Amino acid sequence: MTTTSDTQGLALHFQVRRGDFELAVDLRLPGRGVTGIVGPSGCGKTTLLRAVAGLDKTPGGRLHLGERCWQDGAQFLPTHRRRLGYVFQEPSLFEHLSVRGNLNYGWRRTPAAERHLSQEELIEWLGLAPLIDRPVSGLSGGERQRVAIARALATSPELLLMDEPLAALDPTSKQAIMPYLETLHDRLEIPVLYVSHAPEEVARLADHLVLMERGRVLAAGPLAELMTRADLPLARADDAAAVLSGTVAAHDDHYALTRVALNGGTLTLARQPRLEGQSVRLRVAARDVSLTLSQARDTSILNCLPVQVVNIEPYDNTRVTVHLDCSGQPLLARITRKSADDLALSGGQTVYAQIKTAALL
Ligand SMILES: Nc1ncnc2c1ncn2[C@@H]1O[C@H](COP(=O)(O)OP(=O)(O)OP(=O)(O)O)[C@@H](O)[C@H]1O
Repeated sequence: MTTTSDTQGLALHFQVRRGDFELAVDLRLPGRGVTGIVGPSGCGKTTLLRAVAGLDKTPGGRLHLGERCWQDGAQFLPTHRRRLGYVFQEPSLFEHLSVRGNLNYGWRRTPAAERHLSQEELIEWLGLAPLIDRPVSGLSGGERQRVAIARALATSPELLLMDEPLAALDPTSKQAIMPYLETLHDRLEIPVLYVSHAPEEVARLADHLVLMERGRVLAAGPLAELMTRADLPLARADDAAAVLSGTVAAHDDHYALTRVALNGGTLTLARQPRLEGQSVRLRVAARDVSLTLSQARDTSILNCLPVQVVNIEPYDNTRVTVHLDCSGQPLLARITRKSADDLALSGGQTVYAQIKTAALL
């Protein structure tokens, strides 16, 4: 995650009542990178985004973006004066205009001195060149959403809000749009608040997480930490996973493999279309990690890393989740309670994590 000083970040404080529901949040978020906002349906994610956008009045709320104050006491900047882009689940486009017409709309509304994103950049990042003169009414769902994102960015916002932008897309379109979102993640220098239900989507895109439950913030912090914290629901879920950061070390064209260097060793994956030296993130599901006391040599599993046991948490009657430290990065292993007893696992012990598969994010 990009570190930022407090003066560059987003500071928000809202206490909002909607019928029986109350949202009460007090957060400081990074001034760059993607913050995933996750939590069960009805926990207040959209209410939070709408409060940030100023779409709903939230008396007593406070919102500062870097040095700028959007809301504090009597001061309340209306939505149209907040430099923000908002992308919804269903793209709202000007149906009678072409893709370029939609982009021009945001572009023309922005004074030249405030434009920090060029139209050419947006067209390139979102792959819009082949569509640029087409009317948006004829585009597919994924294409329309790419246009909606580009249009939201065409005003050169200082904050981008995305509320389940992929939820209305079919699985194939979701996969197809992901690389564009990753490009934005790498290029954008503004904070992005990204609401999603899908843990895998968030693991791919977010640097930072806010976990919400019943209108409250359960925890906020770096993604890798929150995904694996024993006291939070993500590490207790059936699909619990860790996110490891590494660098592409080398490709082995003979065996069609790519080696990724981590602090504590190397992971080998199927050949990946990434450049050597490139920073990458890997998602390692807890159920794909097994543990051994010594470094097995007679195994078909390529990936075996020395790790330290941090603690062991019950998962169900049969299994436990072992929290591990992989040279400074958290990793999870879901193994049977019997195996944990047979190996006499205990905190502080050094063991080897055999990783069946790791997915490049
Ligand atoms: N205007 C309103 N009046 C009464 N209740 C409201 C109003 N707006 C939102 N709520 C309630 O506030 C709660 C939070 O809604 P919100 O849409 O923010 O949740 P969410 O986490 O975004 O949910 P989902 O993931 O299903 O989109 C819900 O229980 C909702 O019914």
